[in-house]
Amino acid sequence: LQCGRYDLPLAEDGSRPLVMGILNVTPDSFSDGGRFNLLESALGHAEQMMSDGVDIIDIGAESTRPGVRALPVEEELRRLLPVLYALRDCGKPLSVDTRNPLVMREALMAGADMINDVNGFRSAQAVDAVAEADCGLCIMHMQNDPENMQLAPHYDDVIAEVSGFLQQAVDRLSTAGVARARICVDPGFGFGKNLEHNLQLFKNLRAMKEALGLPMLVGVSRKSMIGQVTGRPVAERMAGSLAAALMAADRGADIIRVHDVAGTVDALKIRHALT
Ligand SMILES: Nc1nc2[nH]c(S[C@@H](C(=O)O)c3ccccc3)nc2c(=O)[nH]1
Repeated sequence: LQCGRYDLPLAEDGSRPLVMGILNVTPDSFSDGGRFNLLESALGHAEQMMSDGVDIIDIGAESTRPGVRALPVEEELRRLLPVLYALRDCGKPLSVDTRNPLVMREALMAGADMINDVNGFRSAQAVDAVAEADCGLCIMHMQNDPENMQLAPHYDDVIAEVSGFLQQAVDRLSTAGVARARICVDPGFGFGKNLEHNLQLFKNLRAMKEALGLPMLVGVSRKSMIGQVTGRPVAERMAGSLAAALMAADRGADIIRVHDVAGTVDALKIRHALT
């Protein structure tokens, strides 16, 4: 996957997925208890992830918690840019998790290698922001917006509708001149989906990946679907998340987005040794 200065090795058969570590620089990110809202703690977390074997670091300053209004762009930039500048030569590709086209442009100027748009590049300004760059892109499906997506998610055919959206987004980016080698896709677990939808999407990951013919990024770490199945609160969802990471790898996931880097790296090493 071409990500700016980096060309990430994706195992053709998805046999060894890359581990994307989540770096929340948000005071209210539900799973970090907001402890990473300071630059130095964010850098400490990034350093820990790098020594744990992370492949990509995903930096997000806006919490997309259901029901939360969008963050003012100045605030998002104030949180994001210092971390980006401090990590730009860390030796690992940096992904930025943002929906805002202006933030995308600033992040790319500050050295971001990948743009992770949970809005799936639905805005033309977002497409424009990345069209002339050489950064990697993750197109994620979200039904509606964070403010309302979990009120009453409904699909006639969740697999077809999510895949259809991703295909259309890829087509729009291709039309804008974005090379396919820069693109990966993501069903967006928990973004306008109920448990049934999430489970169905997970079980169909390989079919969707093959239909779209693109690398697949999967993010289920500590999410409510893990909590609903295990009955565990956020802080106790690591075991469930590791299990889901292994299952995603078995279904050909190319990149797995996680909070628990060390645990996921170990679990994937064991999977590889035992396959
Ligand atoms: N590509 C891609 N980007 C992502 N960003 C996120 S934020 C999410 C979380 O639980 O991390 C979240 C949701 C709500 C509040 C806080 C955090 N999830 C994904 C994903 O599944 N795929």
